[in-house]
Amino acid sequence: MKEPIRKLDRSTDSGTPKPMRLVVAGLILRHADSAESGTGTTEVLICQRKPDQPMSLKWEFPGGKIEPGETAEEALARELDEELGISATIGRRIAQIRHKYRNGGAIDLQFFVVDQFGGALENRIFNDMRWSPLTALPEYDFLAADLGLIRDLSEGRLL
Ligand SMILES: Nc1nc2c([nH]c(=O)n2[C@H]2C[C@H](O)[C@@H](COP(=O)(O)OP(=O)(O)OP(=O)(O)O)O2)c(=O)[nH]1
Repeated sequence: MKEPIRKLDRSTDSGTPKPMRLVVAGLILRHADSAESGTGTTEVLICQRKPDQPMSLKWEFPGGKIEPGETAEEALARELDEELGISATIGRRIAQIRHKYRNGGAIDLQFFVVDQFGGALENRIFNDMRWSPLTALPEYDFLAADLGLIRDLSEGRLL
C-alpha cells in the first residue's frame, strides 16, 4: 500500500535549523550627579545598529557572539575592546534571556554589569551611541529580545 503524502508542517519545517547563538552583552554603567536633588542617576551606555545591518537602527547593548573556547566574560571583554576600544572589567551577570527571532534564529543572551573600564570610549561600529538614564530606556526602540530586561531596568528591579 502506498504511504499518503504527508503535508509539511510549516511551524517546524522552516528550512535548515539554525544553531542557537550564544551572545553576551554589557551594561556599562556610570553614575551622574544631579545638582538640584543631590541624588545620583544611574546611566547605561546604549548603542544603535547601523542602517545596513539586520534589525537596522534598533538599539542594543554592546556585545556579540561567544567564540569557541571563550568564556562568556572573555567574549564580552573582547567585544567591548573591538566595538568601543575599552578594556573592561566584567562584573556580575544580571540576566539571561532566550529568544527566538521570526527568521528562525534563536539566541541565548547573557547580560553582565560593567562599572569599571580603562581607555576612552570610542564608537567604532555603531550608528549612534549614548548614555541613557535607566528610567528613560523604554523611549528607545530596542531589539525584541531585550524588552523584558529594559522594563526591569527602567522600573529599578535589577540594579
Ligand atoms: N550585542 C547585542 N546583541 C543582541 C542584543 N539583543 C539581541 O537580541 N542581540 C542579538 C543581535 C544579533 O543577532 C546577536 C549578536 O550578534 P553579533 O553582535 O555578533 O552580530 P550581528 O549583530 O552582526 O548578528 P548576526 O547578523 O551575526 O546574527 O544578538 C543586545 O542587547 N546586544
